[in-house]
Amino acid sequence: QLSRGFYSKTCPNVEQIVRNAVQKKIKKTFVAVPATLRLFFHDCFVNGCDASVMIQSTPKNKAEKDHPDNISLAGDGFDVVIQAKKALDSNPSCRNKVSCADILTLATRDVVVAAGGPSYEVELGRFDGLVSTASSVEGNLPGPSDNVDKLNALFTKNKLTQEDMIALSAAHTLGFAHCGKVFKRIHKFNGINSVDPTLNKAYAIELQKACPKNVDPRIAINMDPVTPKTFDNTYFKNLQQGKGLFTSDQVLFTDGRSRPTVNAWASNSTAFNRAFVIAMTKLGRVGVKNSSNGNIRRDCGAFN
Ligand code: HEM
Ligand SMILES: [Ca+2]
Ligand SMILES: [Ca+2]
Repeated sequence: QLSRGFYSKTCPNVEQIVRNAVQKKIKKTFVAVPATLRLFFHDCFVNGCDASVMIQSTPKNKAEKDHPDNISLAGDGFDVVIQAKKALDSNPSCRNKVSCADILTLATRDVVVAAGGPSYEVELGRFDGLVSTASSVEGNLPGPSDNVDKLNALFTKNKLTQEDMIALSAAHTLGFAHCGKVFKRIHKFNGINSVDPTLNKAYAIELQKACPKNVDPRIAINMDPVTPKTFDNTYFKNLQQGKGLFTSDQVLFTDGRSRPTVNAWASNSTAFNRAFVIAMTKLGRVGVKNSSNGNIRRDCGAFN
């Protein structure tokens, strides 16, 4: 049972302490902002929002974070949670009282706000999960080539609507992707076209320059070519112009079922922000654990 005041007796300053730690971290490394947002998504979609994604592998257990779909999660997102946990633990009343899952949820809200996105109240009371296996990731996270049917299926499984899916996809208004993820769209799309015809022509050339055929696949590019460091509705304006980086982004505009929503939010950032807050709150409720199937981890990277 989630509630806003879950820690009001045990750690009344939890929000302040987490926010200060997050701000300190992102002042040094902005990449922690998109890294944290993506980490939260990948946590909630596999075994619910329970910090299972943070568990380190051991000789006996290959954990979620070492599945191919999670390998590119940036270390700075994990570090945001670790630093916030450290700050909480240095406060005698908060020590080992706040779950890693709740720290990640709060930190995610704080990075969105820091990048210019909407603020919102965070529900608390998630417990940390007791299992994390690489095999449980398989098939639960969307891929960059997915179409609207596939995206809807994955989000529906987590009780999220198509609107929620579109709002959450706008997280790609921030952050980076590796060239390997767009290679096909710009170099060998199919037998007829080497470039995806739904891709803006000038943007395709820009991408080909940033990601030439023999580029090191570890090179990263901005996902939002216009405002990469601001959380805004430019993501939707980009889609209208064929500047969605992944197929999974661009299909939201090419598919007639999702296009009206893209158009509405491209021209109304207030409506988008409202939908994003609703969707993030619902995402934060996915598969939440309680004291009987979870606990409060002492180290976010290891089971107690
Ligand atoms: C809808 C289906 C989605 C697909 C197919 C998808 C796929 C991807 C891929 C392939 C990357 C690039 C990874 C890399 O090359 O390193 C990425 C990055 C990212 N994704 Fe998604 N994603 C989706 C939804 C989401 C959602 C719902 C969120 C958060 C609410 C999110 C947040 C991010 C962020 C912030 C980044 C940048 C990470 C960074 O800069 O470190 N994505 N996503
Ligand atoms: Ca999880
Ligand atoms: Ca942006």
